[in-house]
Amino acid sequence: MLKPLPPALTIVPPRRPLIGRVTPPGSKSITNRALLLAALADGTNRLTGALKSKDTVLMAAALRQMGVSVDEPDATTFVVTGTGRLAAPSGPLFLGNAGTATRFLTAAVATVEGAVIVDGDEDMRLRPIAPLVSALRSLGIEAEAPTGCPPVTVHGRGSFGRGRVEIDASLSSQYVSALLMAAPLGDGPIEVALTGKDIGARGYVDLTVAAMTVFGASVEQVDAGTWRIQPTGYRAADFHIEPDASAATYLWGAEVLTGGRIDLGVEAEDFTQPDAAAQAVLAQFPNMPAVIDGSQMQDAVPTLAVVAAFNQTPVRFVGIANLRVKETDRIRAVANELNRILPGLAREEGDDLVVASDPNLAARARPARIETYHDHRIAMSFALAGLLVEGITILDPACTGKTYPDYWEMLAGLGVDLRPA
Ligand SMILES: O=C(O)C1=C[C@@H](OP(=O)(O)O)[C@@H](O)[C@H](O)C1
Ligand SMILES: C=C(OP(=O)(O)O)C(=O)O
Repeated sequence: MLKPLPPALTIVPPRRPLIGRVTPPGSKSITNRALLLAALADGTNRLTGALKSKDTVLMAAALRQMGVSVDEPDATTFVVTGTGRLAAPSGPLFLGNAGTATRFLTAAVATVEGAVIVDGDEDMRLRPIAPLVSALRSLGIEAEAPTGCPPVTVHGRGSFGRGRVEIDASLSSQYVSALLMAAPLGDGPIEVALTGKDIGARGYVDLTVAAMTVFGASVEQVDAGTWRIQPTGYRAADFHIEPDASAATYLWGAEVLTGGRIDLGVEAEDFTQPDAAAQAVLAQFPNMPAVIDGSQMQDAVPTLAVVAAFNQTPVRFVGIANLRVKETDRIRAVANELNRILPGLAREEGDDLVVASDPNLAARARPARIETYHDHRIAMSFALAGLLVEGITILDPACTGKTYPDYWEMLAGLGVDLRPA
């Protein structure tokens, strides 16, 4: 009923608890790992429970460009058939602003014979990839990204090499996941070792290792920062993908803000994705902690910050520096838009975000047109403010299509009145 989505949507506060059953879409992180690993396996793989959204559709399209067959028998299934090798594409791979697809493929295309250009949209072209390019070069793979961001040209030579590769992943754990997933296509064992500061969201590397294992890889964790991978290639597998934990945070947020009960069909502790940890923090609302370390649940920080605006006491978010290199600078975006709702509600302190919090916010806030900066998470998290505050309008609501195309239908299904604005 809401499709096509209007340029802006106003949320009418429901003034009652939201109660219902909602199955979040499949995990973006796991879907894009599974698509790649299936494409690198020799045979047919059935991926069920998958996410179909902009980020995964772009990954699937790029794999098709490299000779992989990707069928879509229904709304949540991909059937992927490959030969164990990616073929050289006839043109650049365009990956929009999908960090997973861009980073994972930058490493994987080194196994192609020939030059491959990995590119994205204007926002992706601002997201750093130089550390991953340097790591590829240290394996003897010619690659360049003149601006330090996409486009990247990788001169694939049919194998991922061998030996030790070091990576500074303080800006993105996706660099580590990218190297790990390409490593079984080496011509000898490969050791991936972290340098620099520890990485945020280690849980994403665990997700990578778990998915690789499903597709037959041998990954040994040598120590906290080193993994050894054998040159086994991948074997085809069927894989069921769990719901998206970052998507679940909006439902948990809606629940605590309205005092409702939304059954996701899965408990927070049953997720393997790092953002599921946000549920325990949200459950403390309206007494959320004074300091929240967002480093291990980064994509949940916009959700937590919007909910924190209604908390009894202020909340400081720490460990979130790399939110500045996500779809947009999320520290700035969240601060700007909270201040649009009530001046002084949030401020940046270095790379911390401090949310002043106001338990009477619903009464004091002003109508606000929320800028979303092409960032699905800014749109989805600020929609939560609209559940309590009169006059919240979300600009470019279609940007949720990156990971949650049915977000607005889901809210409408819970009885929330959404009006084109
Ligand atoms: O590996 C993954 O699936 C992801 C890792 C995180 O990014 P960084 O590793 O860039 O922090 C997260 O923000 C992103 O949405 C998904
Ligand atoms: C940071 C995100 O995505 P990605 O890095 O995969 O583009 C996200 O989904 O919040």
